[in-house]
Amino acid sequence: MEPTNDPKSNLIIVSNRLPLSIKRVEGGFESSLSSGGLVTSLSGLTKSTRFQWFGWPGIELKDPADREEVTKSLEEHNAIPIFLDKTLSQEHYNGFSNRILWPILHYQSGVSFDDTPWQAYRRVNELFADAIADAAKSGTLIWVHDYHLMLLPELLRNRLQEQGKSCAIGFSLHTPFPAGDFWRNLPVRKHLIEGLLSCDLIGFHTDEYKQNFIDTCASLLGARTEIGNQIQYKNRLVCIDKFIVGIDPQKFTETLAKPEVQERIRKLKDRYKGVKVIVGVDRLDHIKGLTQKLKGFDAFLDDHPELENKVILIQVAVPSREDVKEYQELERELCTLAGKINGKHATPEGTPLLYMHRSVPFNELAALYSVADVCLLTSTRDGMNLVSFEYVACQQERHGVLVLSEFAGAASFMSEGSIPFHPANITEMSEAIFAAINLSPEERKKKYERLRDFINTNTSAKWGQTFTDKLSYRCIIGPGLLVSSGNALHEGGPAGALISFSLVGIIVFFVMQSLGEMATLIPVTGSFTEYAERFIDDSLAFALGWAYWYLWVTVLANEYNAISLVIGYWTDAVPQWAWILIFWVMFLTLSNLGILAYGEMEFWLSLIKVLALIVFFILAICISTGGIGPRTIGFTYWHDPGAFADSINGVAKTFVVAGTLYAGTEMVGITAGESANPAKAVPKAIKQVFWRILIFYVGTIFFIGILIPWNDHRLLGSTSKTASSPLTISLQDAGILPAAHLINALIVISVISAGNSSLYVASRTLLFMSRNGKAPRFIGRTNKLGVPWAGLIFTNIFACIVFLGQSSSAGKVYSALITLSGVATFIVWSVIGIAHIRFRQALVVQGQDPSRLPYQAIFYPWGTYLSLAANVFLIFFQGYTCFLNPFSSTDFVINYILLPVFVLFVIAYKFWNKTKLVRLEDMDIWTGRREVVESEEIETLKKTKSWWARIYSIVIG
Ligand SMILES: O=P(O)(O)OC[C@H]1O[C@H](O[C@H]2O[C@H](CO)[C@@H](O)[C@H](O)[C@H]2O)[C@H](O)[C@@H](O)[C@@H]1O
Ligand SMILES: O=c1ccn([C@@H]2O[C@H](COP(=O)(O)OP(=O)(O)O)[C@@H](O)[C@H]2O)c(=O)[nH]1
Repeated sequence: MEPTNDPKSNLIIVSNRLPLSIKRVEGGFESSLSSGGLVTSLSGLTKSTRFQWFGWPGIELKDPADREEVTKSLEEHNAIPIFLDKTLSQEHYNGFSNRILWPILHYQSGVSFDDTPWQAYRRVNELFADAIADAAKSGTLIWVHDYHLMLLPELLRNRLQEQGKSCAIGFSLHTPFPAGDFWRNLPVRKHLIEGLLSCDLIGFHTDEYKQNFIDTCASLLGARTEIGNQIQYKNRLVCIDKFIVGIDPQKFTETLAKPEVQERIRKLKDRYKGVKVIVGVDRLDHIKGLTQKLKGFDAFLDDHPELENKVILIQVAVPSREDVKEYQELERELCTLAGKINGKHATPEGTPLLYMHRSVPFNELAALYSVADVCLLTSTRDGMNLVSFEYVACQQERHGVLVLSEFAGAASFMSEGSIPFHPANITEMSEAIFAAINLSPEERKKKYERLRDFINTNTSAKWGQTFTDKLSYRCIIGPGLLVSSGNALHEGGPAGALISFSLVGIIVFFVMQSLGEMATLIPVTGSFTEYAERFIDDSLAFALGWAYWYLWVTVLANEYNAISLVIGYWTDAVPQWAWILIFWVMFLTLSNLGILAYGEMEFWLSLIKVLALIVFFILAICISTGGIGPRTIGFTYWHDPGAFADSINGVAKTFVVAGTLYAGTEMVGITAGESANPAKAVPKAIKQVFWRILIFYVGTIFFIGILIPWNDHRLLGSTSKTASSPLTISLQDAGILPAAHLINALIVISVISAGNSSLYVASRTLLFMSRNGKAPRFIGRTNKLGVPWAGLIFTNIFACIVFLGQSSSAGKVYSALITLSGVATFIVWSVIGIAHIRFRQALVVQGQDPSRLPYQAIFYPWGTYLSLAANVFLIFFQGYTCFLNPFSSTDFVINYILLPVFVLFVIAYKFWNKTKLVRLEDMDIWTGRREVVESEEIETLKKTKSWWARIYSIVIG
């Protein structure tokens, strides 16, 4: 399959068994659908996603001609067979996977380990790795399924690295993952876990399994697990999450509507008139608790003789793993038990138990689900159990009751809509069956509706989409341009990212023009919220100030998080939380030293950053022209894989990344306004910002777009932040070996600088607010040097939300708190535009001549109107991904909540303080105007500067 513009069309699914099992028949081969939940869940995915499916065809074929024939017939289904010889596949599938690993994953004791099957397991994983590494291309997403292939991610990663390919590897476990103590029973436990930790993303069915796995990694390997949903092991950062697997409910609705199925339903209804039908559908497996089910049903019949001939249990036991001794024994046991129950409870009218040891066709299964009043599932352990979903999908009319063991993974989500019970407690099971049969129609409807909503929301398509989305975009908390630019390149492609960074650069440029014009005439010390107060409405200034402060608190928290991760690249001797604490104290101390220390530090940090980027640009030119590295690259990647990653959509997505990265640029206008001669300093600062945007932001995007193809998976965080920085990737590809260390150092410097600035800006915003009665007075306290120490402490305390991210349970709250601020930048920029427009209108109304302003915004009014419109658009657009199919209400709230909160702040303040929109004729455009310093002074200053100071001032400001 050729890579297309959709990165996910480059998806490979790997499972031990293919969806079609092949059998030899006279004159050729016959294929039949494999049974089990894994096939069901992945088949549901075929509707929404295109992929290639690699797996074992279930048959030994030695003759190349046979292999070719089978390969061809599977090709139509996008399935690619991996042929294994019989002994090897038996030892792998039955010997290790099903006799040793499966029981341990399901808390079954008495497992005896044997080295021969283990070696076969390793060998099969190696053969899979060989085949898939050969088939994969750089940028392919590889999604591995289930316990048969736990070593595959590591083996695959090694092979891919040797072949110079970079792919994202994800893994989904379909079984439970047991508590650490149980997992210890397996002598090769460490190998299997290490095998998985080469993944980028690992998915589990429930939070319990996920947490068990995380705990095991910590206790068994000493992996770092302090960050919510992430495991750091040997310089790899692996995402761990819960993904609810589901079914395709529509398939059942459509099947039930078929005339032949309706006819079958009618017949079954007739046959069981006046009889309550209980259905059970399970693979014949110990974990399904079939022995317990039959015993429980027996007890129920004993307990309720009045229900004689009025209840029937139809149990489908689908043959499974029939070559395994334990499964054969179970089959015999169940047969005997079924015979005994019927022997005991049968009457001349019939038998209460219908035990079918075979699989049933899909239409028959749907009809059976549909006529059943109760579905009884008794798993002693079960990864999820999709039969419970399927039963609900067929109960639109009857509102039948689900009696579900509390040990099925599905019970974590369905217990309220079902009747839960403990499968080992026969009395409890009997009571649960009785309760289900006697449930009132209202109760049945209520429970059914709950379950129906759940299965319709959590479909197999959604499961697949969520997993592959996350695998594509995994774990980005960008320390600014150095890492997030990679995300932009991946989303938009080199031309797409360049377009959006240039356009947002233009927006920022006009925002700066607006601020610059106002700041030159009326410089404000502290915060531009003063313009909102004087030119628009006091209440808007109040809301704006707090939104702006919150934006910087989240930036600061993110910097703490980033720095602790980036430093962890060199050493893991210190836990992540301790690094956060160290930098927390360091930032607070430094910021309390005052503006001079802040300025001095920023000077050096910025200088290093700038020099490093300039060196990068020079290296990029050398690499691209073939002077350094293996070959001449030129604009190859603009042609293959292409200039755009996802046409206009990709470009649109990168606007948000660009907006977030440019946030804070507006502060330059303010600082320039504070200078001795704003009339000179502001225009100069604006010019510098223009160059800075062009050189650093647009330049970086341009060069990384030349050096790395947009579909290079490493851009999405393959091992660590440092490894996923486009700078690291391009330098490493060129053979510059210490690149990762250099870039790591650069990221550390950038993060320190960004954290330092966030604290500075947030505390100054608070100072202004407190002096204007918009924040409590104590927050505005300053020391002798004028340092707003109270605001600094207050801000830094709020930045402690970063510690939430250290716990897996609070990790979601942390990322939500951070995402909330995404909209703040665009709100702030919009308000600056409105203030500017009103300021100009007031000048005219009050008889002032705008042409006599000390600095006039270029292209006014069009530039300001354009940037205002763009910012308003971005306010609504920044969270648009939550509307993509399927709609995510949580993401919607997180992305947009700040908007109503902002409006609420405005309304509340307005109501409380009875503020009014400032009338143009009353607008205060006079207070605080500053006299212009004679220009010779500046000229003299310029002349005395050294050459490097001049370059520095041009580039950095
Ligand atoms: O392939 P088999 O050996 O015949 O076994 C069939 C499948 O059984 C297991 O299914 C699990 O996956 C389901 C979907 O996620 C889940 O609902 C169920 O609880 C699990 O038992 C096994 O994990 C699959 O690999 C097998 O294909
Ligand atoms: O004769 C049958 C009866 C059922 N199933 C399907 O097998 C799956 C069982 O999945 P579940 O998650 O309940 O358990 P698993 O067998 O995977 O452990 C369901 O989708 C059933 O529709 C099947 O393939 N053949």
